[in-house]
Amino acid sequence: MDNPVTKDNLGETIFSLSSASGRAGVAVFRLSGPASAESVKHLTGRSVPRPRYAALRKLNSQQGDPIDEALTLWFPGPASFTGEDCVEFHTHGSPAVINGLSAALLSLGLRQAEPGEFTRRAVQNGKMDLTEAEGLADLIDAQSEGQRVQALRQMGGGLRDLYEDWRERLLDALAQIEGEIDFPDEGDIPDSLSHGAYAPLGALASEMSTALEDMGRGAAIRSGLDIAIIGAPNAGKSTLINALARREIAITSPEAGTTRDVVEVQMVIAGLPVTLSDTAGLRESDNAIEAEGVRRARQRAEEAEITIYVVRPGTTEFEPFLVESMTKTDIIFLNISEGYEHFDLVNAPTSLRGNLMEPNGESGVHTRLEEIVRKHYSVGQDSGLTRVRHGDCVRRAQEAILRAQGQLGIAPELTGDDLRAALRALSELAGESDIEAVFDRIFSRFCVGK
Ligand SMILES: Nc1nc2c(ncn2[C@@H]2O[C@H](COP(=O)(O)OP(=O)(O)OP(=O)(O)O)[C@@H](O)[C@H]2O)c(=O)[nH]1
Ligand SMILES: [K+]
Ligand SMILES: [Mg+2]
Repeated sequence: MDNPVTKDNLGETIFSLSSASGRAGVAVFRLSGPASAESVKHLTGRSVPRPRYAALRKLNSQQGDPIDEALTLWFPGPASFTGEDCVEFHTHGSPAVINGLSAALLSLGLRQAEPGEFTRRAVQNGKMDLTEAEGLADLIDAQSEGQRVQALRQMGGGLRDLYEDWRERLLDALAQIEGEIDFPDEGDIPDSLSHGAYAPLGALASEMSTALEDMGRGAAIRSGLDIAIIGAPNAGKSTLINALARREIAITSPEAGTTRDVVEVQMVIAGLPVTLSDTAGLRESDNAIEAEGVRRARQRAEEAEITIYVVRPGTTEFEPFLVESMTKTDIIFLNISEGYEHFDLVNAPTSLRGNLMEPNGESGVHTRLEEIVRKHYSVGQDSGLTRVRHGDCVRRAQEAILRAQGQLGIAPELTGDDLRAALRALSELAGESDIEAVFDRIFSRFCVGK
C-alpha cells in the first residue's frame, strides 16, 4: 500500500465507490473524515441534509458543471460506520457519472480510499473489534451458506464474546495474584489467594485447548474443504470424480497410470464449497513423471480434510497402509465389479460399496460426504477461531497461562507477568494493540469501498 492509514493520517477525508464498478442502475459513493460535510456543501451548494435521511440533491463540479442528481445521506460521527463524519451519495451507475464525481471529489482534496480503509477506521475508532472486521470481510467474500452463517456470527461478535469472557477470568486471577504481591507478610492468606487461582487458570487453559483443536473446522468452513480421491491404479478414481462432478473432467481408460497430474473440481456439498481432487494411482514406478504424480497424490491425501480411498477388488493389489493412516472423516469406497459381490476388506473399517459402472454407482459416496460435512463441518459447533492469526494469539495466551499456573505460590511476580502476557495476546486478537503490520495484511485483502 502506498499510503496506509495510520493514527497520524486518520484526519484525512477519504472517498470511494462502494458498489461494484461498471454500468449499473445505482452507484454508491462513501465519504469519511472531517471534510465530509464541507464536500456536500461544495457539490450541492447546500448544507448537509438531516442526519440519516435521504435527500435528493443536484451535484455540480467546482466549475459548476452538472454531474448527476443523487440521493444524499449524512451520517455525523461518532454514530456512523467509521465513527467519523460520513456521507453517502447514491448516483446513477454510469461510468461517466462515476468518473465525474470521482474527479470532483479529488479536486476538493479528498483522497481515494485504500482497500478496507473504511473498516480499518471503524476498528481504530472502536466501532468494532478486529475479529468483527474479519467477519465482515468474510461475509463480503462468502460464497456458500455455511460461510455466510459463520461470517455473520463472527461479525456479530461471536469471537469477541469468547475472548472477553476469557479476559474477565484472567483479570480475576490476576487480581488474586496481585493480592499476594501487595500483602506478602500476612501469614497464609496470600497463599490461599493465589492458590484460589489454580483451578480457574487450568479451566481457562483447557478451554483454549479445545478451541484450538476445533480451529480446523472454522478454518475449513472459511476457506472450503479439500477432498482427495486416492487409490491403486485402475481402481476407478477418475470414474468416481466424473460421476460426483457429473461431467467428464478427468480422462478414464483401462490403462493403469492414466492420471498423473492432480485434477480438481469445485463443488458445493451440504452448503460448503469443496475442492475435489483426482490423483495418480499409487504404485512404485520407474517413470519419473508417474512417480512425481504419486508423490503429489500422497501429499494431497495428507493435506485433505477428507480422503476417499477407492479400492477395486480384482484389479491391483490393495495397499493396507492406507487404512492405517485413516481418520474418522475418511471414506473407503469399494468399487465392486461383477464377480466380486462377496468381496470384503479384512482388518479395515467399514467401507462403502458401489459399482461405478452402474448408474448412480457413486451416490453412496455423495451421501456419505454430505453426512461428514454436516457432522464435522457444520457452523455452530466450531470454536469461533477461523484464521491462523486467531490460533497464534490464543496459543500464546494459553502458553502464558500454563506458565503462570506452574509458578503459582512460588513466584507471584512472574505469575503476574505471565498473566499480563496472556492478556496482551488476547488484546492482539481483538486488534487493540494496533500492530500496523497485522492491520496492513488484513485490510489490504478487503475490497475497495469497505
Ligand atoms: N468393470 C469395471 N470397470 C470399471 C469400474 N470402474 C472403473 N472401471 C473401468 O476401469 C478403467 C479404469 O478406471 P479409471 O477411472 O481410469 O481408474 P483410475 O483409478 O482413475 O486409474 P489411474 O488414473 O490409472 O490410476 C476404466 O476403463 C473404467 O471404465 C468397475 O466398477 N467395473
Ligand atoms: K486408468
Ligand atoms: Mg485416473
